[in-house]
Amino acid sequence: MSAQTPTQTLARALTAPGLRARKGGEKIVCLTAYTTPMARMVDAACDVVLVGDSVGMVLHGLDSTVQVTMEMMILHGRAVRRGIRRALMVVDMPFGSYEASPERAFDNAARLMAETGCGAVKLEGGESIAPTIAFLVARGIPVMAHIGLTPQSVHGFGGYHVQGRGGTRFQLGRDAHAVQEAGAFAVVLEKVVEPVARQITGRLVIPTIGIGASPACDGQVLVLDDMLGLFADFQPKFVRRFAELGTQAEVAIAAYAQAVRDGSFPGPGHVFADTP
Ligand SMILES: Nc1nc(=O)c2c([nH]1)NC[C@@H]1CN(c3ccc(C(=O)N[C@@H](CCC(=O)O)C(=O)O)cc3)CN21
Ligand SMILES: CC(C)C(=O)C(=O)O
Ligand SMILES: [Mg+2]
Repeated sequence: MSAQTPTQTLARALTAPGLRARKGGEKIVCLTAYTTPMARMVDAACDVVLVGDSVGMVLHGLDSTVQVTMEMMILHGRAVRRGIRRALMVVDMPFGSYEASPERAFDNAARLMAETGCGAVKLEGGESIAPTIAFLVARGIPVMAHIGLTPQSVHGFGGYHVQGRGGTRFQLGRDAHAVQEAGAFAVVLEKVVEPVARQITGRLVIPTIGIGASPACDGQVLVLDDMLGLFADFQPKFVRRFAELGTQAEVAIAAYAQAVRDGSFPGPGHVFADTP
């Protein structure tokens, strides 16, 4: 890998205002990444790299995102930053880091931006968190909103259920408009029924980024490990596996174990003689 000059490192082709301007145009493509090598691969093909708090479930074995900490987001954020040249990097604010007050939210969002070098933060919630979004935006922090199924509220929801059925569609509409009015540059719609996702996308002036929210959205996001077939604990219905890397890894690991046990690895080509 060639060293990057400081200027190249700072140059960011994609910005929050730039993505906002894509409303209704070219699809916004987003995937998560938690490490430098994964970030490099996502950066090469996508517009947005999301350091999702899903990292807690995918890489750390936690059973929800509720236990994810600022320290985890910063550590993974710093790793991801080193792999990005062009994409917009967005870091999830973890549960407990932004709900208590706009001031607390600002301190933590500023810390995420300063310590990871991300270009925006994402936080979960609609109408109720909109004043906090406005507080951050007014102070120079681009915010991606996230409504519908908000996994940090899994204990309040009682599960990862589909959102927007029946009368709840009206609250979802209010949430969408509230985060837009608060100044969010885009909004993630998670596991929202198709007609509601379509209607919200049609009414908002900011892009919607769907995950389980139909192709009507202005963009799409998935957890990278899900679409690569690397995450096996559960699979939401909205995931398409574009590869089966987990199966390939299992096969490779079993082959390695067998080769070590039967003496065929290391072979002649992996051995060092005492003279060069
Ligand atoms: N690997 C991974 N992928 C994700 O999309 C993801 C995470 N982790 N962690 C954080 C949240 C949690 N999310 C989830 C988690 C579970 C379901 C899920 O199991 N859905 C089931 C039905 C569950 C129910 O109705 O109670 C489904 O079939 O879609 C969906 C989204 C999305 N996020
Ligand atoms: C699934 C996306 C939207 C997310 O919030 C995450 O990865 O944490
Ligand atoms: Mg998240």
